[in-house]
Amino acid sequence: MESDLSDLFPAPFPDNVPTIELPKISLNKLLNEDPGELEKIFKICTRTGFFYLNMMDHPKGKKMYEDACLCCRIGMETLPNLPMEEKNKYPIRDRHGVFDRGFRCRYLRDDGQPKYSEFVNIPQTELFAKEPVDFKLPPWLEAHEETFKSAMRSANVVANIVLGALERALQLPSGTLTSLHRLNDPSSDFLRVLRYPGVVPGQTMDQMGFPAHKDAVSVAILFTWLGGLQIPEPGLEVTEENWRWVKPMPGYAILNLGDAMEIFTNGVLKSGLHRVIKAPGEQAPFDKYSVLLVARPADPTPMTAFSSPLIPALTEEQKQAPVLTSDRWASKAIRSLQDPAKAREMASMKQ
Ligand SMILES: O=C(O)CCC(=O)C(=O)O
Ligand SMILES: [Fe+2]
Repeated sequence: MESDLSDLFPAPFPDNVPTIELPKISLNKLLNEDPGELEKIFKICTRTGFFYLNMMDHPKGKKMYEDACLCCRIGMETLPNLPMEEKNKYPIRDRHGVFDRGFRCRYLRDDGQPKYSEFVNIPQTELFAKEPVDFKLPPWLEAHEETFKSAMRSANVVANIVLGALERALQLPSGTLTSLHRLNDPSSDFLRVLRYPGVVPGQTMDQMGFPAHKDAVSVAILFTWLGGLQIPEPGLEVTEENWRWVKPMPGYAILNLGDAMEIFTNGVLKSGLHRVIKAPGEQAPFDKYSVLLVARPADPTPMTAFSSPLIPALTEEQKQAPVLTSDRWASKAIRSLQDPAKAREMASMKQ
């Protein structure tokens, strides 16, 4: 890689923790519609729904990786340095539960730092609206609007390449999935910068950064530089000893499918369960940052399965369930994640 990334990788990932070898996909091959690569994505998405995407083998990928590094540095310069009071002035959306806009930190330590994590969401819909909208980024992010937009444009291209590959593999008419994920259509897509404060020497701290969950999205594209992200070993019960580290790799994004894809395919494609804990080994004292970009179906999309020879028909019971639009579904899904009973269920489910 040409640019200096040493500020993003302050300490090495340890080699004595159990990691999972995620498959690697080439962005270059995807953009060239390489049949083998498209087939590979489909297989992965019917299993764990998680893979590494090589951003360095295509100029578009390099640009996106550079933008993600810039977004991370914006987080490094602002989040630890601004008072909570200032950050909290950037409000979350009224529509309860959909964290696609605003700053959020739920729990604080005695020293005023976030206990687990803090994150700031940049909404795609407002930044790309065709008509003028009543929205402004807060003063501390205003100067970075173009960087956020550039990363979001790239993320939309990458997400649609993956969705295009999946719709073909599922024998769905062209555009079935991609037409639901246009850059300018109202949706709850966002760019999120997360900060997980490092462990302070001598202080005991809760290990958890972000409890076990699946994303209420179609596709999630994650850039992260320190360890912390974990997924369960496929096929095993989700118990404490079966969680595996996902090692961040320079030049790669980590992609996963979310719940929307399980719904559209009636379970053929899998939404990946994951969690974030404190960075391992020598990385633990450093603040961990992530840059997450997600694609969700456009707001009015009915959240139900498509028909295809490869998608099982809905059962009678499934047919009785009310079909929500994407915006209401996302709001409900995220609200339920905050329900302790749901959280317990997630922490002990079989992947
Ligand atoms: O920071 C990470 O590694 C993942 C964050 C995440 O899972 C989320 O925001 O949904
Ligand atoms: Fe997540």
